[in-house]
Amino acid sequence: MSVLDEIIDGVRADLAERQARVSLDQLKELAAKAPVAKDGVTALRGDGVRVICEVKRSSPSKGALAAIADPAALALDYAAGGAAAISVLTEQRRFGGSLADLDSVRAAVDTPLLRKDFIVTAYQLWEARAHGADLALLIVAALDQPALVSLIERAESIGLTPLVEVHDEEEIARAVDAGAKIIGVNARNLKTLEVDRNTFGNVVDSIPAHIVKVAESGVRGPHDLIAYANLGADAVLVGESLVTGKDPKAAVADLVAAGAHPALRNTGRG
Ligand SMILES: O=P(O)(O)OC[C@@H](O)[C@@H](O)c1c[nH]c2ccccc12
Repeated sequence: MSVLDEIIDGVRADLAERQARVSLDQLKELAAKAPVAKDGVTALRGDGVRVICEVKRSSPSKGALAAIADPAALALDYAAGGAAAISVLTEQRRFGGSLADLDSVRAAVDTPLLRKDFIVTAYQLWEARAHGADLALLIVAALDQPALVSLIERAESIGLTPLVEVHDEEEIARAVDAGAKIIGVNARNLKTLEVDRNTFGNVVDSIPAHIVKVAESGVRGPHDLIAYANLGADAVLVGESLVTGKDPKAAVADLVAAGAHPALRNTGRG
């Protein structure tokens, strides 16, 4: 069984508990009261490279990364540094996140929010919207094609922008067929947890020009962002280097400044 399969087993068990406590109708009522969702494509595509900053306590590969006693304070630093969006990990067992983190961050900032989890049912999309998310991650490797297609449609129908995560060209083809408008290429293989920073460059040419391209994982600083920018990334998704650094606000500002540099190849095409 791969790490991804193990994570999803845990996610399904936790999901069953929440479903027993909170009905879909209750979620729909909460979603109706949530702030109107912001469009994820607009947030992530523009001049230069946008920076998505992640609230991440732990990871299956590294274990505990940062305590993050106050996710709202971290999110305020991210926003002040110029984050285009904030990713909040809500998976509990391996990443130490929760929907309560999403609530805290939503209450603190107006920045577009991504619910980062292992989404396998529409119930989780309603949760995302009920807790104020604007975007939701859908991982191609975790879903069969009919499920991917229906979750993309459902996300959009309730106002969420799906960020569709891939790791190779076959998954890109599935994401494109399913109608993804934003594709995230994860440098980390979720089945082995290995990071290969060449992944984005190896596969980016098979992503059609009209699709927003996000380079995910392993960004250590401006140098990595510039490399991804020159390969055509519209945005980067950064977690570990921000939560383990001393000054997240300054680190985000440095990334944002590097992403805004006019010499970059990506000048907001498409
Ligand atoms: O901490 P990093 O290497 O900067 O990576 C952030 C983000 O890309 C990573 O957390 C991630 C990408 N895709 C995921 C899917 C599930 C959980 C986590 C992730």
